[in-house]
Amino acid sequence: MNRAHAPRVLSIAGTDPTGGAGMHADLKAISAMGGYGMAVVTALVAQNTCGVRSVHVPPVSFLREQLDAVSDDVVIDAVKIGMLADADIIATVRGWLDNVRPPLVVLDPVMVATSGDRLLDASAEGALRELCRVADLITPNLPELAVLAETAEAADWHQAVSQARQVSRDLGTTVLLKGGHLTGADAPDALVDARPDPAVPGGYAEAHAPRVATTCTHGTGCTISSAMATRIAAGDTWPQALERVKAWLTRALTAAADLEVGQGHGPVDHFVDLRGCIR
Ligand SMILES: Nc1ncnc2c1ncn2[C@@H]1O[C@H](COP(=O)(O)OP(=O)(O)O)[C@@H](O)[C@H]1O
Ligand SMILES: Cc1ncc(COP(=O)(O)O)c(N)n1
Repeated sequence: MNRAHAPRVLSIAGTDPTGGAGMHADLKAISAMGGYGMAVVTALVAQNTCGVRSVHVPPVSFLREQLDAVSDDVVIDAVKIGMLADADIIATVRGWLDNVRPPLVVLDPVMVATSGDRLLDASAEGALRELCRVADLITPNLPELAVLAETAEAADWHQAVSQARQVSRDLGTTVLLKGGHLTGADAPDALVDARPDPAVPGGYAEAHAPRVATTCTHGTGCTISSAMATRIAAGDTWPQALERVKAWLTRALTAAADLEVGQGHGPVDHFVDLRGCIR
C-alpha cells in the first residue's frame, strides 16, 4: 500500500510531563515513523524519570468528548491505546471503538510503569483483558503477559513464547512479545499469532537486536506499540514493520543517554535519525 498521505494515528493514553512515556512518547514515535500523530488524554500523571507521584482522571464524559472531537472530523488510519487507569475509562474507550471501528487497533495493556508504580486499578485487569479481544495487536511486557495468561511471569524466552501463543488463542489477537525484561546479550521481540488465519505468516516472526547497556528505558513500551501502529498503517507487512521498528528503537536506546534527561530511567531518543540533519 502506498498512501498519498501520512498515516493518521490516534494515541489514547496518559501523560508524562517529562516527555518520555505515554502520549508524548506516542506522538514522537508516530512522527519519527512517518505518521501524523493525534492524542486523546485518558489520565494526567504527575511523573518523571524517577517515578509516579499522582494521577488525576478527568470525567469520562470529557474523554468521550475528546474522542468524538477527533473522529467526527478526522479519518483515523490507526489507534494506539496505552494507559487506561480504571474500568470506567476502559468502558468508554470500548464504546467509542464499537461506534467508530478504526481499521487498526493496537493496544498496549499498560498496568505498571518501569518505576514499579501502578497505572491501572488492579480491579480493572479483567476489563482490560476483555478489551484485548477488540485489538488487532497487543503489546504486553512480560509481567502484563503473565496477567493476561493468568499465570506466573515467564522466566525465559521459551516460556514467554508459549504464554503469548496461549493469550493469542484465548483472546483472538496477535501478540507482540517483548524480551525487554529478560537478560542476555540479545533482546528478542516476536509477533505471535496462534490463530488458523494469522495476520503473521506461519504465526511467528522474530526480530533480534543487541541488548543495549543503558538504564534509559522509560517509555520503550509506549514507543514500540505506537511505532508498530504507524508502520502497519503505512503499509509495511507486520514482520517488515517489526524489523524496521526494532532497528530504529535500538538506535534510539543507544543514543538515549546523550539526551541527559532526568535522574532516573531516562527517555529514548526518538529523533536519533534527525540529529545532525537540522541546519
Ligand atoms: N536494554 C535494551 N536493549 C535493547 N532493547 C530493549 C532494551 N530494553 C527494552 N528493549 C526493547 O524495548 C521494547 C519494550 O520492551 P519492554 O521493556 O519489554 O516493555 P515495557 O517498556 O512495556 O516494559 C522491546 O522492543 C524491547 O526489546
Ligand atoms: C502515561 C504513561 N503511560 C505508560 C507508561 C509506561 O511506560 P513504559 O513504556 O516505560 O512501561 C508511563 N510511565 N506513563
